Amino acid sequence: MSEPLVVVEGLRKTYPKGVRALRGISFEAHPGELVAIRGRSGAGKTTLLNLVGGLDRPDEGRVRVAGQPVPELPEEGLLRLRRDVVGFVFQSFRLIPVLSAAENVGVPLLLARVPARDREERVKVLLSLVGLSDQAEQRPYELSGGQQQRVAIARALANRPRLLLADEPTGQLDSQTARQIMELLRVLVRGEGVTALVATHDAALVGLADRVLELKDGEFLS
Ligand SMILES: Nc1ncnc2c1ncn2[C@@H]1O[C@H](COP(=O)(O)OP(=O)(O)OP(=O)(O)O)[C@@H](O)[C@H]1O
Repeated sequence: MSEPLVVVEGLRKTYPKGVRALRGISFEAHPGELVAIRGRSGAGKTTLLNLVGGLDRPDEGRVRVAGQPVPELPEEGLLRLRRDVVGFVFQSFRLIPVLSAAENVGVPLLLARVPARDREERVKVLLSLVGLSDQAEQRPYELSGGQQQRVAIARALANRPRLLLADEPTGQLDSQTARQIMELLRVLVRGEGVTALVATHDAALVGLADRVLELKDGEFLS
């Protein structure tokens, strides 16, 4: 089997006021694998994704992403990890309202200083990948929730990340649209060979995952 892209060992995180959000989490995820992290509200899903993506630091434990020791990276290394290795998708889409769909998808490419011609080409491919070629010029408010999330997914994939972290990506969508978005993620993960960790509490959606990790009160149920 291939080398794991994500290795997590003994991860612990306690917030101020003593909330023990993670109590010793360990797992691995391989290239091309879609892993669902299922658990109720407050189970620790967001905390886990934040620690894997370098948005926050654990109290204890190891996280390696593409061979990099995430908690030990200096701020600059974390910036590079988030820019070059990880793509994020959030429940609330987090698109920039004044930019068109195409411009939103192009933001990470701008930040990575990709030349304009290459940027335009990559944006075109990405919008077509998520089925939004005809909506390139529309602003987020002119798009449905499902379309906005497609734009956000295209943006997350812009820099060809090796790891996609999606936190409740279907939480604001009706069940049919949610299923379409999960199916899209499924296809993209396989097609692009990325690893995806998808936090969800939607039982119907986890059927599309290669593996399901059940999180309860900061621990995995085995
Ligand atoms: N910044 C914070 N400060 C204090 N406590 C926090 C903070 N963030 C999360 N928590 C607490 O940590 C626990 C785990 O939260 P987390 O957001 O990781 O869970 P979750 O499974 O993602 O929940 P949800 O589905 O509601 O987003 C919860 O009890 C939450 O209240």
